[in-house]
Amino acid sequence: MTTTVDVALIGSGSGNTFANRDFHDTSFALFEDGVFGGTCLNVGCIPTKMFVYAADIADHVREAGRYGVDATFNSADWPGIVKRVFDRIDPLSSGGRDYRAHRSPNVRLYESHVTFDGRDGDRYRLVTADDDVVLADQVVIAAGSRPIIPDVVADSGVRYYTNNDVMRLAELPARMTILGSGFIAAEFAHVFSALGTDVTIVARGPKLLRHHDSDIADRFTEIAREQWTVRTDQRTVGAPTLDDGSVRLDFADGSHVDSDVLLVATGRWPNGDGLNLSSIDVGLDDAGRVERDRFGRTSARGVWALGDVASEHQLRHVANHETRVVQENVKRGWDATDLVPFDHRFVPSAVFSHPQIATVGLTEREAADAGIDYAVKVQPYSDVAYGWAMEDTTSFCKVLAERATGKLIGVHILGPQASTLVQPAIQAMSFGLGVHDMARGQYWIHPALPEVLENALLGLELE
Ligand SMILES: Cc1cc2nc3c(=O)[nH]c(=O)nc-3n(C[C@H](O)[C@H](O)[C@H](O)COP(=O)(O)OP(=O)(O)OC[C@H]3O[C@@H](n4cnc5c(N)ncnc54)[C@H](O)[C@@H]3O)c2cc1C
Ligand SMILES: NC(=O)c1ccc[n+]([C@@H]2O[C@H](COP(=O)([O-])OP(=O)(O)OC[C@H]3O[C@@H](n4cnc5c(N)ncnc54)[C@H](O)[C@@H]3O)[C@@H](O)[C@H]2O)c1
Repeated sequence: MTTTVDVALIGSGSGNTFANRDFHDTSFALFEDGVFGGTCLNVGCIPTKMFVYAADIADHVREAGRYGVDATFNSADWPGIVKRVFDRIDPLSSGGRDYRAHRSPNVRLYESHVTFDGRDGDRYRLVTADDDVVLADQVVIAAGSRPIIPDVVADSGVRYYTNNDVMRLAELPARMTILGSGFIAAEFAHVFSALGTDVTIVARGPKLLRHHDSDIADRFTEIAREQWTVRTDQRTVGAPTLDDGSVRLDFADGSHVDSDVLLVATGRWPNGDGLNLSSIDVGLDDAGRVERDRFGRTSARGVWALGDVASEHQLRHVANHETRVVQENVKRGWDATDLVPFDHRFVPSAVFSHPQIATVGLTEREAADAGIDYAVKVQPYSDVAYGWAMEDTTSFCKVLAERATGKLIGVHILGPQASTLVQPAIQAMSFGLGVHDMARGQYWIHPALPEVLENALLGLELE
């Protein structure tokens, strides 16, 4: 059956939020070949942080003795935690699906894989795996990304897990190997270890989170070694399944690690390669991202791209920002002279591990490579009163500012509440507030933890 719409939306993550009330006069086709609601809701940000919260509580209990509180961590009710998390998530997904399927008069939902099939006159022709055909004046590609599985694992036939299914394990595994050393590896290592699994994390390079500022990556790797078995500089050459059902990773140096569950967390690949984009002459870059300009326009007139499928930042808040920008640009029109550009100047991120990490702006290496004359200050939590209360010995806030302008250019925090502490820095950088004004132009609540950021700013030698 062929249907004609104003706008086709590929993907029900950001694609679903695109079709908001501002577009009640626009007819949409919304395509989703997986679970309704996309990565963040179903298998990403939201459920992971619900597990992280439980893991944080378990760690608090373990650490209670340091504060003179007598408590013992006995065990975690893994099936109970899984149920609690997905009893909240699954109804959100199915409720969103029902809303689009039955109560959105201007949106038609296609629960099927869709690809481009060139053009039909001025419209784009989209064909689903169920043989539905949609002709659309404009298309928003918001098809997201998927886990990358290294060949050595994929070709071995071994049972492996990804973020898509590891949160639904029936039982907490006794031993888990995590292949990869980025965001997902760091967060799941915390979750499973804190709840009772013996975790081994395998990195190709010399440290974990190696794209972070090196002081952060070094400290994180140091603390990780105290909690998990950390194997750095390991090249995986085999992944056999053993007779007892456990999984082995063989390394190039002749060593190996065995576990009950293998979790692969080695990056995510954009889904643009599944869209037959060559039929509309839209290209992918070397990292597999849909090519587009800073307004979200691809090389095919009327076809826009946003979120993980096209962005160098695979983050929900970036996908949200890009959705708002493309919504505005669709309203203004393809050829408008006042199109809104994406603002990727100060994209923050947080790793919800143990410890937590938050970052915005340049790392020290990036600042040096850019030839910027900068001042840097590393402020330990243990220098402020709240850090004393926490008996903290490892956490810190690192700030970088440009001497010429007195502006912050990078902030990196490792320690409790990092993802909250960083927000004033994001605000200052986004609105161009100078370090001096930020530090002295406002009150900082005493003796709250943000004093660590205040002191870091005051410690910058800008003159
Ligand atoms: C484990 C994990 C934890 C994360 N935690 C965080 C976090 O704490 N904070 C944060 O900011 N970000 C986090 N992220 C990243 C965040 O989830 C993504 O950046 C965000 O979800 C991207 O949204 P999107 O709309 O671009 O894509 P998605 O939400 O992935 O939506 C794309 C949808 O398109 C569908 N699709 C793809 N191709 C087709 C096709 N051809 N036909 C039909 N449907 C198709 C897919 O099934 C998918 O549902 C996390 C990611 C993971 C994996
Ligand atoms: N809290 C958050 O905001 C959050 C949480 C999870 C994921 N995410 C997003 O999702 C993206 C994907 O997460 P991720 O952790 O999969 O990717 P990542 O890019 O953060 O890390 C992937 C890691 O895997 C390593 N790697 C790649 N191939 C390997 C191989 N063959 N063997 C061993 N190691 C290998 C890389 O060196 C890298 O360290 C992140 O970059 C992030 O943007 C965000």
